[in-house]
Amino acid sequence: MPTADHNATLRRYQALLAPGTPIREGLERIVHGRTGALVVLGSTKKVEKLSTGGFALDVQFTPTALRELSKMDGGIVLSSDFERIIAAGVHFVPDGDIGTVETGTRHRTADRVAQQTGLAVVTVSASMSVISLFLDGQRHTIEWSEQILSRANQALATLQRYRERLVETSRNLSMLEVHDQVTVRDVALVAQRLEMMRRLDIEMRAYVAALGVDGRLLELQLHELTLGTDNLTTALELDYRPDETDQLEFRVAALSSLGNSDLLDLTSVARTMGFDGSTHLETRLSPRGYRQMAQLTRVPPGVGRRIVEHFGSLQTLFGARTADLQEVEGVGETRARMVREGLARLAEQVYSEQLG
Ligand SMILES: Nc1ncnc2c1ncn2[C@@H]1O[C@H](COP(=O)(O)OP(=O)(O)OP(=O)(O)O)[C@@H](O)[C@H]1O
Repeated sequence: MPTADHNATLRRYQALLAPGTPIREGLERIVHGRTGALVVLGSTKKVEKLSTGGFALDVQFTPTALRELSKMDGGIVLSSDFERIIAAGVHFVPDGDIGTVETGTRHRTADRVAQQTGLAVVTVSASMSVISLFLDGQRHTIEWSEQILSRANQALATLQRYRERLVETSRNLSMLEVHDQVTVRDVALVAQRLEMMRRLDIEMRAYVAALGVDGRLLELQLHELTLGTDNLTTALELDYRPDETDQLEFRVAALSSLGNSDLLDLTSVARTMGFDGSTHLETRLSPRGYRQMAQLTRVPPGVGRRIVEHFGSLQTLFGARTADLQEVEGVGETRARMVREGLARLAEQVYSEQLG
């Protein structure tokens, strides 16, 4: 199974080979010219040791140069910053004992050179018109944008549904907060939805990286769909962190350690995010009011926090009179009235949505 390190390195190379980059442009020209290539991404002592013949060049990398030099028999070596072509027409002689499942000589060589040097090696197959990346004994096909986009669009549709569900659960939480009927289950449900979105967001970011210039629209859509989730996460943690728990011990981010099936189990979600073993899903909770206060966009965040800290709970805050609010530093008569009216509006909204 690929390690997290392998995945991170793979992402970096996918970005390097993404549409719009000079290397990708050169590789696409080779594909369209129906020739092949073997390109070692880096020039180290280990590469030198495996290299025989060919031409030492050390010239500026350009897509055209890559295309022209790949017409020669043998492989190409790029500098470690990928800015220069160090050699071309090189015949590589890697250790034949290194295992590989590849069949053709170009691809067997690429796999072995990658394993022996620890570098990435790219091939273009002349017979199959496929670009492959060899890394740590694994072969990854570099897909065309259309293929990636079709999967990315499916993931985007799922993310859209996740967002709708998150909005729904968060609205439901607001309604329960107004009625003072929140349970651990309701908070865990919002946290679960946030984590599901985060996981899909990571997958989508990999598509965006692999798509390069073709992924710009996707990136904008992704940004739009994940907007506000960080603030919601912070507010949820501030609102429901048990009094005796340290801030770092109550975190939605802790859910990243859960496997997919455990994430579907709300009891696991509640425990993992930091509710202690004695609470169960039906345990009643009272929010402090950070999330509701953050919805009053005209109240500066610092003042909002002070107000919430002063009253200690959303229910007390809902009951506060204008005069009570004015006891908080930074809250004059006008702002106090604004807060009261704002909170009343939020509560009314909940009631009208219930009817609707
Ligand atoms: N050891 C090597 N070092 C550098 N280049 C090599 C090496 N072995 C093969 N090649 C390159 O691969 C070409 C032949 O590839 P071959 O058809 O045998 O492999 P393949 O893996 O089936 O690739 P393709 O799918 O492109 O046909 C050679 O002409 C040469 O340019």
